[in-house]
Amino acid sequence: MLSRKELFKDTLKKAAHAWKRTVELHLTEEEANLLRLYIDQPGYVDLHWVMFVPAIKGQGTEEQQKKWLTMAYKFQIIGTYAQTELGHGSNVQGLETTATFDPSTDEFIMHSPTLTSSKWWPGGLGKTSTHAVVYARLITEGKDYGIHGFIMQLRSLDDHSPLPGITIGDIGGKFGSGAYNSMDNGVMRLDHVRIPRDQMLMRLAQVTREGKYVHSDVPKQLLYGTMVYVRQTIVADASRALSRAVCIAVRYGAIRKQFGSKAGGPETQVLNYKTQQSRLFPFLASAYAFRFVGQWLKWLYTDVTQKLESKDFSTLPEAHACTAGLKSVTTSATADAIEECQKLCGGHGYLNSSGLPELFAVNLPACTYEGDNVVLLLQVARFLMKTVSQVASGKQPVGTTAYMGNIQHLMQCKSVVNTVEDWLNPAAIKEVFEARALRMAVNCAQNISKAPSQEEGFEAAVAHVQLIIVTKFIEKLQEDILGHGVKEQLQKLCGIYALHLIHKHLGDFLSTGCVTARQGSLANERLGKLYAQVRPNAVALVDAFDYTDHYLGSALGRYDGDVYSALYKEAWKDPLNETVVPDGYQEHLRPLLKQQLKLSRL
Ligand SMILES: CCCCCCC/C=C/C(=O)SCCNC(=O)CCNC(=O)[C@H](O)C(C)(C)COP(=O)(O)OP(=O)(O)OC[C@H]1O[C@@H](n2cnc3c(N)ncnc32)[C@H](O)[C@@H]1OP(=O)(O)O
Ligand SMILES: Cc1cc2nc3c(=O)[nH]c(=O)nc-3n(C[C@H](O)[C@H](O)[C@H](O)COP(=O)(O)OP(=O)(O)OC[C@H]3O[C@@H](n4cnc5c(N)ncnc54)[C@H](O)[C@@H]3O)c2cc1C
Repeated sequence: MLSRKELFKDTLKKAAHAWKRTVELHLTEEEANLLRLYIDQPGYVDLHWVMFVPAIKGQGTEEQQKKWLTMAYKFQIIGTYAQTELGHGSNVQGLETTATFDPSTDEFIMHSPTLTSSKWWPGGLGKTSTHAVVYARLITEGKDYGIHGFIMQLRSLDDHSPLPGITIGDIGGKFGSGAYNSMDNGVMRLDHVRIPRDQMLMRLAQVTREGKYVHSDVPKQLLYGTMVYVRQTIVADASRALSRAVCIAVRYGAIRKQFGSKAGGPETQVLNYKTQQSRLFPFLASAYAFRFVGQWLKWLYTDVTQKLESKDFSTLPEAHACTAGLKSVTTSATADAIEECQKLCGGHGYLNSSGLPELFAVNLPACTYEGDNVVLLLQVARFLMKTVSQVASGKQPVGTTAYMGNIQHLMQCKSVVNTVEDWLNPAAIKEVFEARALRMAVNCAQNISKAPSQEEGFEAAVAHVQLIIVTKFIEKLQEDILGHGVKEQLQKLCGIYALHLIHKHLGDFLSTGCVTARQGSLANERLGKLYAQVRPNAVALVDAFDYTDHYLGSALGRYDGDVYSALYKEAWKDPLNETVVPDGYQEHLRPLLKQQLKLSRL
């Protein structure tokens, strides 16, 4: 119910309190970073910890890190990540802001040459950040060396006013009433703003005092390293958001009753309807699947980072493909699922008090930020095409593409599934997912060689990413899992996750010859049985997420199930209910009613 200004101020207050607690409790950087999950409201702190600090860590020299991170860690400065412009977001190489080196003063001149070069979107830029890592085209000795990162001070540390030559503001209201409106996404224009040479982030490339451009012997893609880091964290965020929506819809489905026995007996819990289960339980399974794949991705990222530190860059392309692909598939599925959860809760799901509209509005932009999902899947396709061509020339693929090495078998195998029970076998499931992914990638590579088109590989990329998620779920089940019966429940969810994908993408599985129509219908039959088996434990499976009522913020998802009194209470909190007779009655309603009454008496 807060206005934009109040909401923004409320976020500032929460962030300041979180920082106070960080200091009092001596939290580590990782713990301080995690506080954003408890604030649970987009704000400048997200950009500071998740992008500004990692950008300096990844692209700054040791000296630069020492100087800037020391201040950033103490919040003496607040930073953001200013990459996107009004005219270009996806195409980073198309950015227009310039950083021209002036050897006479040993400075860079930062400039926005056109309207479309205005920085546009960076979180916290609008009203909060004092500093930013700004991405701009580096020009020295008359030559354009492409995009590089620069640290810029934007606002005075005394009175917060923008520094000379910098025009800065908020880009305006966003989707939904609350949601991302707590964040001051900003616009910024630079008019020949001078910064010292040592504010260019110089780990990947340097400009000497004389203006010579020198590139370090590291891959230039490390410039994109911050995005790889954030994409990895977004997968965990997606799993969290999805599990919140599913928790609300499952708990409410157990409380809500519609229609009953003909004899006037008790009505049926809507969660018992098969149609409800077939719409909802795949989301429950996906919430678990995304959590496990998110944990694995975090491990992969840590592993790649350690390798990079010892100058081993071999796993960088895979890290890029995995983070880009998983970010895309999980955020798209999550946004779609939250929207569907609203429908699964019927009319009440449309109320703000259900918590679902806010959850949807906050998570929807994850499909766009940190790389538009389609653009990122095309990057995965590019990686797959390269791998297919390497396999064709005899190179053994590794990591998540290792399955492609089994090309002889996977290109011609037929699924062994013959009964409904055969779909319980993880090996049988994995084989059809591998065969589908490989055949789609190979078909795509063949089509591209006939008529090159970047966009061909989109579906192949989705198939590959879904294979990763299914595989990581299966691998999780091979670990020791504590708790009586927990493993069995997870096995059912894993089956649901994989089989619902077969159901949804049956066209792919049939057209690539991985499964027959009969095997497809056996998979559906198995799926129906799994839904029935999961039903008795569905509420326990969402309780296991361990969300407090406060965190869920939903009248429908309450732990105690007292939904109707909560909805009733929430309704009375609406400002419209502050007065019995509404504002505007005297001006607009009364005259109208009176006039119509008069007319009717004539
Ligand atoms: C967590 C909660 C808080 C969230 C807050 C969220 C706030 C939001 C912040 C933002 O949105 S910041 C802005 C994010 N912007 C983007 O994500 C832009 C997306 N675009 C790109 O990343 C790139 O432009 C592109 C699409 C990858 C294309 O890059 P380029 O123009 O250089 O072309 P290519 O020829 O396709 O690539 C060249 C080469 O580089 C490899 N590569 C690309 N990206 C990476 C990477 N990140 N890491 C490693 N390698 C990368 C690519 O595969 C090519 O390799 P080769 O095939 O040539 O070997
Ligand atoms: C809430 C939010 C917060 C953000 N925070 C930041 C931030 O802090 N810092 C920052 O720098 N940026 C930020 N951004 C910007 C964000 O990174 C970009 O919006 C994003 O990268 C997408 O770029 P775009 O807007 O240019 O989309 P576009 O690329 O213009 O996309 C438009 C459409 O074109 C399609 N398309 C584009 N290229 C291709 C292609 N090659 N093939 C096929 N289809 C294509 C896309 O799929 C999409 O459907 C934020 C954005 C949002 C929404």
